Amino acid sequence: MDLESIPGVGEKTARALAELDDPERALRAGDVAAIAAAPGISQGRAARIARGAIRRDHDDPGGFLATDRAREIYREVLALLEERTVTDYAAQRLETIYPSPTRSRIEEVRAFAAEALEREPDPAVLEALEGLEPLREPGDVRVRERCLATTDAERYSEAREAIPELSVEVVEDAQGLAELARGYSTVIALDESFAGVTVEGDVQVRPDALENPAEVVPERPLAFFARNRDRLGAAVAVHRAADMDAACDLSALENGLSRLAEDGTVAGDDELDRLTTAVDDLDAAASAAESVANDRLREAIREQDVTIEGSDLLSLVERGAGVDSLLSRELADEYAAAVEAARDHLVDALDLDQGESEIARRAFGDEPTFPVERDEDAIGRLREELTAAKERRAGRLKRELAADLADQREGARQLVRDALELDVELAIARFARDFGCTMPEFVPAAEARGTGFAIEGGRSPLLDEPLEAIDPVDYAVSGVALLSGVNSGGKTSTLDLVASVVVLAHMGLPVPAESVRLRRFDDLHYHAKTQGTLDAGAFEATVREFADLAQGGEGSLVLVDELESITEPGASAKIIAGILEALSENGATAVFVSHLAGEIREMAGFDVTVDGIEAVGLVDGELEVNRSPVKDHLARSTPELIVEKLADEARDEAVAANGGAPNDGDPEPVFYDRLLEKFD
Ligand SMILES: Nc1ncnc2c1ncn2[C@@H]1O[C@H](COP(=O)(O)OP(=O)(O)OP(=O)(O)O)[C@@H](O)[C@H]1O
Repeated sequence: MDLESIPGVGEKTARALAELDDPERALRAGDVAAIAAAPGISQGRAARIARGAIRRDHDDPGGFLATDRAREIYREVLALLEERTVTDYAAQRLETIYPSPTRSRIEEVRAFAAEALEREPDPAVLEALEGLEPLREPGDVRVRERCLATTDAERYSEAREAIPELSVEVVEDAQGLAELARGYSTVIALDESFAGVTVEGDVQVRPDALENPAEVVPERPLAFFARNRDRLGAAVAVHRAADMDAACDLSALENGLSRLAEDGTVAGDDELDRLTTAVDDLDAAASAAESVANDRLREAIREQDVTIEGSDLLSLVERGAGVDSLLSRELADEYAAAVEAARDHLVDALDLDQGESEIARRAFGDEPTFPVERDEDAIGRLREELTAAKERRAGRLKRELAADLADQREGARQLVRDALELDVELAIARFARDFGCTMPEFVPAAEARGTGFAIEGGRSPLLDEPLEAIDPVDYAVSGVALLSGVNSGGKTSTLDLVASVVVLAHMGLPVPAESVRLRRFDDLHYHAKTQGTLDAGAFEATVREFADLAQGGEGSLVLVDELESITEPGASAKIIAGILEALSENGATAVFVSHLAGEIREMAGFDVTVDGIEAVGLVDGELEVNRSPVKDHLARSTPELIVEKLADEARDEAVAANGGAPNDGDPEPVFYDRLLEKFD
């Protein structure tokens, strides 16, 4: 794959990406975490690179979000989706889903989203996801008790390259091997020529060692599982909780992991534990055994009346004999019993097997001495024997476990990926539930011209209200429309709703409405309300911007909120009318929210649709609003409604004052009626 062909990826970034294990997979899967593992690539940049790769694969020209407000809407709906993820991975992965004008890309995400909507966001699954994280690569492994040996300089370099976990030593001959065997628990000779040589210690001749590194250093495959033990365990838990099809045998993986300690050693083997404890406790047990013998002997001596004939005493003294001889002569049985107790103690305390016991027993000789002392040579031999047995067993167990787990490695990787991906799917499922979403329907390309959007029962996800408090909105526009309406009637919220629906639909995701039908747009231009009148410079820049926009093509959706505030009302109406004419001629879809809809309609050189968000009345001084814009209807303004209300009230009062008869001459209702006429 030519990494530099990804938009935004230059030579340096391509080089960094090439260092990844499988850059193509990471890019294809939008695996932001894996991409960010490349040197010097931040999470944000990784998401941009992933989006670039997707754009390249789909021939997507990009630029769907054409204005700041459009980009803001995207970030806001994306944040709502990200809030619903459990893992950081899923949040980053969602960043690769962006609104695209390209059919194949939209279809791709729609297929994924359709599956996501089938998911059940079970609290047990969400809890299991808490412990999940992407896998880590194991750090460097060093094994100190094993080494490789060769006589050949070339093999030496090969070995260092192939098995960096072990030291590689150059030897001259079998003598050299023997020396190495004294320093290492195991020596692996790489040369065929050593076959058949016998040297003391664990020396194995394995000319094929470099081809089977996992057998020589089972620590290597085990390090992957040990480093990721908890993460793999979490992925297993997620699969179980969600009852998902698993990429590997969950019980076998769990079993393997349960035999592995976090430091890569084998756990849960009684014999290995016995040997490890025996090596660790050897010195302490030998001292305790000495004490056992000496205590017994001291006791025996204390209780013994030693009778010795004078001639014997004389001969003992003349021979310079010490108390040892006396012991052997007078307390032979007691001495033997004390030594036997010491030996038994050593064997029992260390839980030694028969062969080991034989060596251990030699630690206390038959020759009487007082105090009784261990024979350091025998203890040394016992230590060597136990250590070698321990290493042999640990090595064998590691090899067995590595062999058991080796086949699980790819499956285990997939297991974690699938579990992480589930989090992405669940976030989409939860978003869809929380905002009452459905999948939108795109009209076929042949029908796109002349079609805009039609939303039924839409609820803007950007409103700061609980779903139940939001009135569903129906709104459909094809071509160009002005949207009028009472203050605070929900005009801006309607534009936000349209923008959110269109952005989510082009992301390939479900939209917050009962049903939505729309065409595929090339870009979205959303201009938020300008705060206050612009000065001459800013006004000029804005008009320039709209000159560009007026060139906007047939596939554009243009949403503009109260553009009139940029300058004085009369001029605004003229400018807006001009923009609308151009957009209409180009075949764009547009909604312009304006309080000057009537004036603009009069200025426009075509019959522009004016829709209206109507107040149905005033209830306790509050406007009651029908949030769904009424098609082809210029909404009455709030002042008009208020004057109407005052007129009604004044008329009622005048009638009451006239004893219930109409009073057409009362000046107050007459004034209000005059005002009302002006609004017509
Ligand atoms: N569909 C809806 N359901 C419930 N409340 C809504 C809805 N739409 C808008 N509102 C409420 O009305 C308030 C005003 O809405 P919005 O700002 O969209 O009105 P507007 O017509 O653009 O106002 P203005 O004329 O002042 O620009 C919102 O903050 C929200 O609380």
